[in-house]
Amino acid sequence: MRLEVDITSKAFKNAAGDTQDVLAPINLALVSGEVGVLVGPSGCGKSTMLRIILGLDPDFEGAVVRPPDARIGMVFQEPRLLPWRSVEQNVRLAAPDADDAKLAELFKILELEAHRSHFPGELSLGLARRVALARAFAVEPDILVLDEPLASLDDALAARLREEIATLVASRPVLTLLVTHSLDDAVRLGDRLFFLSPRPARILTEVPITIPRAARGEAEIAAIKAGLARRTQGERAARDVS
Ligand SMILES: Nc1ncnc2c1ncn2[C@@H]1O[C@H](COP(=O)(O)OP(=O)(O)OP(=O)(O)O)[C@@H](O)[C@H]1O
Repeated sequence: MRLEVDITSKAFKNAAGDTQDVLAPINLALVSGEVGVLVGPSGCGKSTMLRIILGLDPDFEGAVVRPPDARIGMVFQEPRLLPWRSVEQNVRLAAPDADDAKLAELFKILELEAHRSHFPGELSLGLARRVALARAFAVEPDILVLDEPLASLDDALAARLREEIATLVASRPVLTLLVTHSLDDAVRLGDRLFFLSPRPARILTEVPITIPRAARGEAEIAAIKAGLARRTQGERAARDVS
């Protein structure tokens, strides 16, 4: 499984008919098992890029190549659950073929066992995001798209959910694309980081992380961050003299 993104441009027209460039040329490739992370300033075009990659927006210049039969799981900042269905029904509706054992395992990893019969209105944001993750994983996705899944959660909750995402991603061969504003999340979860410019977004730097996720303790995380800081400073200096 391989995803190749070769977007040459994307623009929106506003009501007055003016064109606004949102994406500059973007080139990236990911393979199954990898977590690619898009890190960029607010409004630079990350969600637009995800919509194009998912095939939800065909109005762009360029090409996105992914297997046509790839199963896709998505989790957005807004969990988008059906309010009149229970937690379990929300997951089962998305994945009618998922067997009971598989669902039980998912609910266990995501600490949702006690909430199966609850309704979305009864859930905190952290729990609702877990349900959205369970729903995305229940379809056994080939491609998983996570658009800021840890935003607006307190640090402890975000850390727990991040661990759970890492466990899920390790549990099957899935190609993951994560959008985040958090360098910490990027370094803890990602295998390949793409730092984006302000709008129109282009890739400023692509950074592979070679230490396997499971082997990244606090010392390794600190070393990766220090390496990134050195790299950014070097690139800034190079830009300043050119
Ligand atoms: N359907 C649309 N019509 C017109 N402009 C749009 C549309 N969707 C997005 N935009 C504009 O495109 C730009 C990029 O938006 P996008 O949501 O992709 O950014 P983002 O990087 O995901 O932002 P954030 O980090 O804040 O979620 C913004 O200026 C936005 O106003």
